Amino acid sequence: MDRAGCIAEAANAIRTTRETAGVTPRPHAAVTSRIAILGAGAWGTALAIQAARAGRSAVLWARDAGRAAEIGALRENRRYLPGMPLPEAVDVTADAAEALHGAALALLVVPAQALRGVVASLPPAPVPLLLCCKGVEAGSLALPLEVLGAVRPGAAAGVLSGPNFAHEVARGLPAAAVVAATDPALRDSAVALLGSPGFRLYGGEDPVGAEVGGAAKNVIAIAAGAVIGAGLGENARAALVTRGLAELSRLAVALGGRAETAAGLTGLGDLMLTCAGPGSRNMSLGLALGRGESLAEVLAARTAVTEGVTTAPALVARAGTVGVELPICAAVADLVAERITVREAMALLLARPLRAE
Ligand SMILES: NC(=O)c1ccc[n+]([C@@H]2O[C@H](COP(=O)([O-])OP(=O)(O)OC[C@H]3O[C@@H](n4cnc5c(N)ncnc54)[C@H](O)[C@@H]3O)[C@@H](O)[C@H]2O)c1
Ligand SMILES: O=P(O)(O)OC[C@H](O)CO
Repeated sequence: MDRAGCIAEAANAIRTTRETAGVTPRPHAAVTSRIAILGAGAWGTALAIQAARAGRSAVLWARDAGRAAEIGALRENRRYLPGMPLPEAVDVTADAAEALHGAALALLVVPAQALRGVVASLPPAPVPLLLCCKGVEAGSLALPLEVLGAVRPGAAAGVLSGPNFAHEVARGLPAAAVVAATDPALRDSAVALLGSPGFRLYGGEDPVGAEVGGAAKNVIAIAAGAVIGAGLGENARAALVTRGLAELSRLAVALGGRAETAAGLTGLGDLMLTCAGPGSRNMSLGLALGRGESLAEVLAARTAVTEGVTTAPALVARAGTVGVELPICAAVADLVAERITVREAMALLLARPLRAE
């Protein structure tokens, strides 16, 4: 079946279920379609659990056969998401072709810097893709959908983004996110396949705005953590987060996105979550840098990805290509490159010329 056929099949299955049940169409009707989740870190594992909760079967792909076997045998991903049992409806494999076979939807849930390699290694399969990473690729300065477009031109794809800590979604705590795609059929089928009452998915028409929000909030969270870690106060954090929101909004618009997306779940919503406290890996890295720890020390002590570190310089460089200045993100890029201290960064930001908000 081709890509359009896959999307149509998912949409038909949903419609048929609703019609036979004699109910008004609802977004969370039961369909036993399969979802492939490519990437077995914290977020991939949480999304596999969510897929099962939404009534789907799920296949979680890990690149390492030993790791896949361990997760499958323990029914738990102890390395990335400990304490969260995998439901029966979740299978685990190290074979991407097996994961994609017959899937109605595939979620790509690897770090932004690994996306290109993973996409290139996938067998051709007519399965719509949702990109779930939040970052900008170093070197190419590409956003995730641009990376996909370069490797698999014409692939049907959208973005899943929003304020979502993996462990909370895995526990079934209430959360909301956005499926942003230009193709309404893909958007609607992805929302229906993955959403549930506790994981409320909104359809979005601005994938660029969603991608910029997801990437930039990781960088701004490092700044927020750094000012708190350095003892510069809550006022400074609020100012940075708000001005950071202005930065991401400007960049989204310059790249073809919409300003209003910045005020939604993928912008302001994710900033509120990620800049709030040490539950965020990016914020906690900022806290440590603010307290005077070195980047190498902090990164050596964690296995999980901290996207803002690689994304900060790439985001600033990408903004430069469209003539947009991102002073806070640039300060973070200098901070993670250890060219500047937190106090020096703050002094530079405060010394910028005053202008209208
Ligand atoms: N953890 C969250 O709460 C959360 C929520 C929303 C979005 N995200 C985003 O999702 C993406 C993944 O985050 P995560 O939390 O799952 O990260 P993680 O560090 O928990 O796991 C990363 C996973 O990617 C795998 N991986 C790394 N390089 C790979 C490669 N070259 N090929 C194949 N697999 C590779 C790792 O083995 C691991 O399984 C990030 O962009 C992150 O910003 C995370
Ligand atoms: O822990 P962080 O900073 O990578 O953030 C995780 C999610 O992106 C929050 O939405």
